Amino acid sequence: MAETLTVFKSVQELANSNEVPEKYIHPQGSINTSPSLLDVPEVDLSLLISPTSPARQQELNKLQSGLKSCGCFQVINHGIADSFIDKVREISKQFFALPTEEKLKYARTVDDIEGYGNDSVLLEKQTLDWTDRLYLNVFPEDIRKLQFWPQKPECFREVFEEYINNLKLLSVSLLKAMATSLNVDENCFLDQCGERGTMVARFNFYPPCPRPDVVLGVKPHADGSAITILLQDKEVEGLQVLKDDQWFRVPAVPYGFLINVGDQVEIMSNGIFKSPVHRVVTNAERERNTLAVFIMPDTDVGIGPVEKLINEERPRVYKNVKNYVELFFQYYQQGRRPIEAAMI
Ligand SMILES: O=C(O)CCC(=O)C(=O)O
Ligand SMILES: [Fe+2]
Repeated sequence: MAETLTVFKSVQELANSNEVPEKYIHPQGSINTSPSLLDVPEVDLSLLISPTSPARQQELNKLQSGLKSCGCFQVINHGIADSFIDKVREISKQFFALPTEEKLKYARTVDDIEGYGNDSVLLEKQTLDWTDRLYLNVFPEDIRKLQFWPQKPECFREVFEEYINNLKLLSVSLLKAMATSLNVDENCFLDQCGERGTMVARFNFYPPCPRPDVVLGVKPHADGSAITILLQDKEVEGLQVLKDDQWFRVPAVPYGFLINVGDQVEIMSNGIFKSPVHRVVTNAERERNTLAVFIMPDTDVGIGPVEKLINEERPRVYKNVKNYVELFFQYYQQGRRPIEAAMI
């Protein structure tokens, strides 16, 4: 049997004992936890997917301008009921509130990311993120490892399954709308994800942290996905996006989803859409719960810029790449931006 995390101490346990080990402290320090608010457009999905709505073009424009300027937008009126979203938040909170020994039944192994755990220590000098996570592969169904799917709270699997089915449909609508907003075939991003495109979910739990000035919930990164669908905490902010070399706070829209471009859609769009660098700050008083769902192209199918988005004015910026995820991890561990590896 694979070795599980034996000397595991969750961030939650550190928080309970008011401990901040050295390896969580960013040497450059002084993190601004409250910069200006980012102006993130709110896009109404019901208008976006209605071909006859006269307001559709306006929503497409908002989506496009969000993805060009800051790499994200909030989607509202998505058809997923508020009461159901509350249930999803509840199963996440209830899971992380279980005793450690119960959560450890779902512990990831040392050499894998799937399951419950915190940052893998890959490099000696690595600064760790102040977060505990539950990482689950969800689509295609045959990649699920049900041994990591919590059985407590009892409704976990049922609620989660309904959620991911909804998000799968949402991801199709979003990828189509994103292509449409650029006047290219609506399937051109979707097709590049392939029939066996994957969907991966990460429940993030950020316990209160005594040192928000020097500790990050998640260090700066851009996502390696095609797109990411983030359900933020209903009340507690924490996500920040880098724009024009400055950090901005992302507002929490209680029942909206934050959609951000990942590196792979930046590549497919030939750099028109931006995969934003983002980070998560910590909070001294309040815990924060989020659920990130990553939509990933099939690693066996290559991706590349859509032909129609390459022209004289906008020459090809990225190469065609295969298995971007592998490349992503190699670069990420060296502290470099993985997307640079795909540049011409
Ligand atoms: O928790 C958040 O607000 C963002 C998390 C994130 O960036 C990620 O999981 O990639
Ligand atoms: Fe992220």
